[in-house]
Amino acid sequence: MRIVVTGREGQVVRSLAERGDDIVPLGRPDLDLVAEPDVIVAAIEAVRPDVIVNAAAYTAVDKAESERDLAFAINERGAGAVARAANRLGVPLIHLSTDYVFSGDKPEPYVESDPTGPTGVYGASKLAGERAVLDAHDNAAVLRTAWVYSPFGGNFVKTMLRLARERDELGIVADQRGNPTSALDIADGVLAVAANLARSDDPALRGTFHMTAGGEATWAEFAEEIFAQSARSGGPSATVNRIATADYPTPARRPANSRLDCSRLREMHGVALPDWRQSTAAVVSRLLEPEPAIQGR
Ligand SMILES: NC(=O)C1=CN([C@@H]2O[C@H](COP(=O)(O)OP(=O)(O)OC[C@H]3O[C@@H](n4cnc5c(N)ncnc54)[C@H](O)[C@@H]3O)[C@@H](O)[C@H]2O)C=CC1
Repeated sequence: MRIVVTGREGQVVRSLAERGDDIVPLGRPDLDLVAEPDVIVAAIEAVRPDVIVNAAAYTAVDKAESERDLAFAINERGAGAVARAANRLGVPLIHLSTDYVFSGDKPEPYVESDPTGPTGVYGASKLAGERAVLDAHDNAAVLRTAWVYSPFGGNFVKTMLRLARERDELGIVADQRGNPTSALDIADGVLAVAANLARSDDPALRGTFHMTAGGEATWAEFAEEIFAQSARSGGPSATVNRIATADYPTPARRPANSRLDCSRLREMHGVALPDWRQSTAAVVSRLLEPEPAIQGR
């Protein structure tokens, strides 16, 4: 089964690419999501995939506040064009989306049918992308995930380890609650969903699903766990001082609660990602591994 994944350097695309040769990353310059939709469709059709995963996105949450047009061009129109390609080819599409489609006002974890209400441009552009995908193609699963980290790209775990090498104490937000999710686990979940979509036409396997790690944390708890794991392996650690969102102003407002209830994914697809602590340990230990020596001759 040939799975085309949009993007080349992203956390999820690199995690998927590790899984095998039948995963074909398709990113810039061969596929640019701001290109004309017909150009996007042609680039994907040329690879003749059996399944398409749209993992490329504009993901800079704060910068999006001042780059609204670019965020919507990639996350709404680009996603819609990828869905059109899947529709033309008659193949399943898995589209990744975000917890930031929600406002954060609900005290409990969000289910798929809860009303959306993004608090920033990034969330709004991703919500528009979900709609564009589902309007263009019935044979699609939208997977909303959250707080993504991995050995690749830029993410919270890498930032914490870097800062702990520079400072003894860090102020970390303790009043936003969510589900830190490893892109390595997202890759496993995406492949399981892809196999289900390829195997069965059941409409219950299509539509919107929440897919995050088990358990929940604040950013401060996440940081403390990263440092505990790092210290255990002889890596850098720092003292975490709990601060409020109000003390760490950012251009984009983030939801106070963006925990996602993943029951529907478990019931329909039989997929449940591992607990975030276990997966954080795996990523921290990979990041602390010494770089392999370059063998010269
Ligand atoms: N990073 C996070 O914390 C979260 C991410 N998500 C979603 O998960 C998915 C994967 O996210 P990550 O892997 O973390 O993202 P990332 O930021 O690591 O990678 C994004 C990828 O998109 C590509 N890309 C950006 N603009 C493009 C364009 N114009 N044409 C072609 N490719 C382009 C980049 O080159 C990169 O390969 C995205 O849909 C994102 O919205 C959801 C919740 C949280």
